[in-house]
Amino acid sequence: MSYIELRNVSKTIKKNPVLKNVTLELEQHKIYGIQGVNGSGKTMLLRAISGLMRTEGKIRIQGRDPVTKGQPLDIGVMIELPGFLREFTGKENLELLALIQKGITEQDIVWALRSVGLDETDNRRYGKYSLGMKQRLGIAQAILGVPQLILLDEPTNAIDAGGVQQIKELVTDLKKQGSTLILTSHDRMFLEDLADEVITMEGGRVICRQ
Ligand SMILES: Nc1ncnc2c1ncn2[C@@H]1O[C@H](COP(=O)(O)OP(=O)(O)OP(=O)(O)O)[C@@H](O)[C@H]1O
Repeated sequence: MSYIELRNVSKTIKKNPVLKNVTLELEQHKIYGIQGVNGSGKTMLLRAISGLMRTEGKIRIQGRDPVTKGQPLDIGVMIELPGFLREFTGKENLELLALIQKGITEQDIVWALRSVGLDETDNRRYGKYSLGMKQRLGIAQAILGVPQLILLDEPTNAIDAGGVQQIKELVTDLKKQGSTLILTSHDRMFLEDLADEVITMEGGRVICRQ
């Protein structure tokens, strides 16, 4: 059994087919990159895998449907910027999330912040963060507690070159720690450097894996 299995997954939003018969099998402990032009369906694919969106067809993660209730799957997700509280610091925002996520320690929070290049002693409120800092905090919440599966939509589009290098090292480290990662990006070089496999999407379909 594959770690992640999609069979004929399709989704139509307002008469617009955004995923068309996607069939994919993905293995555990790998880094997958998803590339494609604007509107090709990369974000929709991540939404489908995360269980945030219902689809036609079948999706299984370790044999389980990500949408059905029951024991939650251990997934960290950053799709667009999460709704952090503007009046809280980055660390306070993560502490708030830790209240609803089992087993997250202070040490986990500090590790996640430092891993994305944020300083846990920085007293600035989230509302004052630059776009790049917001994106870094978005990644920090997705990697909190090192989930088994981590889905990152365009994790580096607002991050400077030094930050991109840091995110590459982080992603490699997360794989070493046992996570499976699926990342989307417009930056083909970024994905080719990092991913075990690059999946190309076009018009809601997977057209190439290499
Ligand atoms: N809320 C929505 N309602 C209707 N259609 C949508 C919605 N969000 C996205 N779409 C459509 O779904 C299709 C796939 O969009 P998706 O965001 O997955 O593309 P993408 O490959 O991630 O693009 P980008 O590179 O711009 O992020 C597009 O045709 C888009 O117009």
